[in-house]
Amino acid sequence: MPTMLTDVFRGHPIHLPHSHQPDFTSLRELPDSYTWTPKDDLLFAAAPSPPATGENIPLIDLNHPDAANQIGGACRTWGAFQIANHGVPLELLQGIEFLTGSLFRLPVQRKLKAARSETGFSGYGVARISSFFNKQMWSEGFTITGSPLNDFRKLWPQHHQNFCDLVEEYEEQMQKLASKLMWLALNSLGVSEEDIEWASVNSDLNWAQSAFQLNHYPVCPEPDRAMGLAAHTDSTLLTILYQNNTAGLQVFRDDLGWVTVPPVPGSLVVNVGDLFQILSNGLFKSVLHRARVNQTRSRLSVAFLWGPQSDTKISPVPKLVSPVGSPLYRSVTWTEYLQTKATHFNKALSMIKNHREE
Ligand SMILES: O=C(O)CCC(=O)C(=O)O
Ligand SMILES: [Fe+2]
Repeated sequence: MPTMLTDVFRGHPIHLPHSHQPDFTSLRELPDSYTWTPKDDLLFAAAPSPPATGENIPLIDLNHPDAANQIGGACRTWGAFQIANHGVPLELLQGIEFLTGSLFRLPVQRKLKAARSETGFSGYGVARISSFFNKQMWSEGFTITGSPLNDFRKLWPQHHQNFCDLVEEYEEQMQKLASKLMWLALNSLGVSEEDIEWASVNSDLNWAQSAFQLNHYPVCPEPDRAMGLAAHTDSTLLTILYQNNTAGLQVFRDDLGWVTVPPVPGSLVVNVGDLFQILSNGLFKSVLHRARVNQTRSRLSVAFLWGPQSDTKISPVPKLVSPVGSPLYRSVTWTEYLQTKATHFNKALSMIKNHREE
């Protein structure tokens, strides 16, 4: 039995008592513990992209004949893109948004019945990355791995079955879509199935595993001084994000600063994760991103976190390593990488970099 994602976090507990989770609706002022300054996050004050540049992550129509190249280009330059015509029914996206809204609207005491334990992975709580920062984030989250039945039963003792079915259906759709996107991006680099034996298109996807992270960013009295979710990269191969119609997600580019990703109804945001950067030998960039908050509208997002089985060795595809060079990264399993990330956070990728001999 391979190690599951859930096992990794037993060794890396989050020591944040749930009493830290405030009832956001009752706060009229930003408490000190939620007030961010540049010294709390070096990138907090990094310049926002000047609106005049108009540059943003591309919106790619998956039915377009050139979609693979467009995706490949976006993975190289941005590490992120939006997709339209992705085949996931609009009613399913609306259903997931309704579920997420219903969950976070529950009274705090009810949500805490499904609180994530200190060493756990699933359930209600603060952002997992909170332990790397001195300040609290203006958000609440709920993580789902495997069946949500046990947790959903605690939240909705009577009516949880429809929501469980919805999660199952969404997961199925997301898994198919994630695999399709990965192969489109890899095909654009001339990489095909024969080049990666563990990830066959025709398999029933049992080489992959996933989790959902539901996020809620409540209305905030002082959004400019608060942080919804601090800058991070995802430890996945790919993340597919659904956001409601309130802006807040920002991606970072060295040459542009923070760029806000506008919500496009019915579309999905795709992030390149750290493992895809490794697999592509650094050609694709795992995108640094964060979520800001808002004074008038709350925001919801649902991140589908997707990667390989925990014990699969991920290493740069040999075809993408120059004949005279060595791979940019050494090989790691998802479990090993998550352990590195849990200790070194945003420096994890550089920890597994091969140092080239000059
Ligand atoms: O809420 C968002 O837009 C970003 C969420 C995110 O980055 C995450 O859950 O990893
Ligand atoms: Fe993320």
